[in-house]
Amino acid sequence: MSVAEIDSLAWIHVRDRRLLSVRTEGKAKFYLPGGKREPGEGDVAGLCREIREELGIELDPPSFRFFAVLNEQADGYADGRRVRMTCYTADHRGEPAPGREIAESAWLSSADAHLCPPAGRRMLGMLADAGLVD
Ligand SMILES: Nc1nc2c([nH]c(=O)n2[C@H]2C[C@H](O)[C@@H](COP(=O)(O)OP(=O)(O)OP(=O)(O)O)O2)c(=O)[nH]1
Repeated sequence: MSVAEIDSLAWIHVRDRRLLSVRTEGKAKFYLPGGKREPGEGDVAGLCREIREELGIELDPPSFRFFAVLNEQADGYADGRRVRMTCYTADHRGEPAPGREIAESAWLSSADAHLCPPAGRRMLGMLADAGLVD
């Protein structure tokens, strides 16, 4: 029996050739910042909300640019569920700082791929292939 795919959004933000990632309280792995949209929420509103909650910063809606769609095995599910993650770049206002449910943020290079579930590993590989992260 197949289970529903998780529909998720991610903000791809590279600085100094490293990718911003977050680790939620109680979780072991580093995630791309973002998460599931709420019912009826569009990509821009959903990702702005998630990034405000996770990193305390405002994304700039007009600057949103589609980057990629990932489809990978989701972290933390024993049923083989997959996550479909629509990824955007966007300008931001403010300095990213871990929000209430975030234990830490980190700037990852491709050498840190083992710290991420498959979607993050895939993204680090894509960015490294494009010459954007170390
Ligand atoms: N945000 C994010 N989620 C990821 C990544 N890799 C991955 O497998 N996932 C999965 C795990 C989460 O179940 C889901 C995203 O949901 P979410 O970030 O809104 O998290 P949530 O707190 O609602 O998750 P959950 O407790 O319901 O599992 O996608 C990633 O890099 N970033």
